[in-house]
Amino acid sequence: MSEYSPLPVPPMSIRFDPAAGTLSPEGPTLTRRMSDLEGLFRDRAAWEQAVADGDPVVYSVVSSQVPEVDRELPQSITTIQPGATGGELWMTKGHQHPNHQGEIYLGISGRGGLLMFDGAETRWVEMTPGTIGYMPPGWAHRSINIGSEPYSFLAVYPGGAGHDYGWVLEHGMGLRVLAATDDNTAANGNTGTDTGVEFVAYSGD
Ligand SMILES: O=P(O)(O)OC[C@H]1O[C@H](O)[C@H](O)[C@@H](O)[C@@H]1O
Ligand SMILES: [Fe+2]
Repeated sequence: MSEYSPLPVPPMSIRFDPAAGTLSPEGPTLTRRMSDLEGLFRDRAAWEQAVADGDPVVYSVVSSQVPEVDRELPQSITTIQPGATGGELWMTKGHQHPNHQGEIYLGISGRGGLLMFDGAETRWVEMTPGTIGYMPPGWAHRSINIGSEPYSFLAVYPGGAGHDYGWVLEHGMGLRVLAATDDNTAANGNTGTDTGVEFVAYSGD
C-alpha cells in the first residue's frame, strides 16, 4: 500500500470531486495496472496478453489524509474501470484484514458488486449509488465493476485494519465474477435486464 502520513490530523471536512476523482485535501493515491493483478485472473494467458497490450489501469484509489493507524478512521475512494479479461470482470485485488475488523463501502457512481468470502461462504452485494455495503470482521472483500461506466465507491475502515493480499491468493474468493454471455444469460433464466454477470466457483479453476 502507499505511504500514509503518521501525523494525526485535525477535525476537518473533505471534498470529493467525482468528475476529477480527487479528494481535497488529498492524501496518497494508488494506481493499479493489469500487471499489479498477477495471479488473480483465472485465464493467465489473457492476463499476460492484457499486460502486453499496454498494461491498462484497472483501478485507482485516492485516500484522504487520515492516517492508517489504530483508532483512526481513514477513507478512500476507489474507481474501477469497466472491462473484462478472459471474460472475468475487472476487479480489485481483494484482501482480508489481518486483525478481522469491519468496513463499509458507499456506492458513488456506476454499477459494481462487493464479493465477500470468509473462507467457507461467499456473499454478493450489488452496489449502486447510495448502497452501503457492510463487511463484517473476518470477511475478505473484493470489488468488481459490473457496468459499462467506471464504478466508484467510498470506503471507510478502521485505521489498524491492514491489507492481507496473500490470504486471497491462498484461499481465493469462493466465486469468480464473469460477464454473462448471451448463452449464459439464457441458461440462467435471466431476461437481459438482470445484472449481466455469471458466477463460477474458484474450485473449477
Ligand atoms: O486493496 P485492494 O483489495 O486492491 O482494494 C482497493 C481498495 O479498496 C478500498 O478502497 C479499500 O478501503 C482500500 O483499503 C483498498 O486498498
Ligand atoms: Fe478492507
